[in-house]
Amino acid sequence: MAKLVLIRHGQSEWNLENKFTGWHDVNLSEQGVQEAKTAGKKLKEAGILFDQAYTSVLTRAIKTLHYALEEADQLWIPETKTWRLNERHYGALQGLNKAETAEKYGDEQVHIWRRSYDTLPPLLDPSDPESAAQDRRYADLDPRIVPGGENLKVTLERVIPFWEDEVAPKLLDGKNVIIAAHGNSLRALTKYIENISDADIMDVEMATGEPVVYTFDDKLKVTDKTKLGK
Ligand SMILES: O=C(O)[C@@H](CO)OP(=O)(O)O
Repeated sequence: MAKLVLIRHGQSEWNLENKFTGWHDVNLSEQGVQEAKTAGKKLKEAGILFDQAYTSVLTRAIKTLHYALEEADQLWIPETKTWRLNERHYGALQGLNKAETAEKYGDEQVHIWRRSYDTLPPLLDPSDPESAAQDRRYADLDPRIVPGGENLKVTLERVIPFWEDEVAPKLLDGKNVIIAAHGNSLRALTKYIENISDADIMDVEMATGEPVVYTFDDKLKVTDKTKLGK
């Protein structure tokens, strides 16, 4: 009976400032560091022993994983970083304040940009200094798949190959896995794992720093889902 823990990074500096973040690389806030450490204590109390960790290539998720694993006395476990777990790319919205954007474009438009399954945000041009095309960490990606902006559908499409190639084989082999990632990349994974409809996923939210523990049977069916609180 393998276990999978999903954990959204602790509060980031841009969560605190209420800015669209996406692939922009920001640090954890002080509160975010505490949330990550508390998550690690909860994992220790729950007695989950991990075989493999995965995270994105963004600082807030990597640091959350490390703070949590350190508190759980498991900082040594094998770890893989992949862009496929990055937050959904927020395109040209990245860096804008969410409340100011709602004042300018209306609450409804901002809600659609944030939570609709298949509406893309305004795209970022590859020549923009903020573009991932200008960032060394994505240099080995086919430029055709470096996004200028993503919706949840596109995010799910790039998360699934990672799930199929990496996570599912580990779980089928009875290994326990922890994934530290982001609100929307984890909403995409949650949609896939729990077979949530395109409409219902709009209402699913991930709390910062709260571990969500899934237990799977040997056919990869979910037999239990428990949130450990924050
Ligand atoms: O800004 C972002 O990248 C995400 C997560 O913080 O925001 P939202 O919840 O609006 O999708």
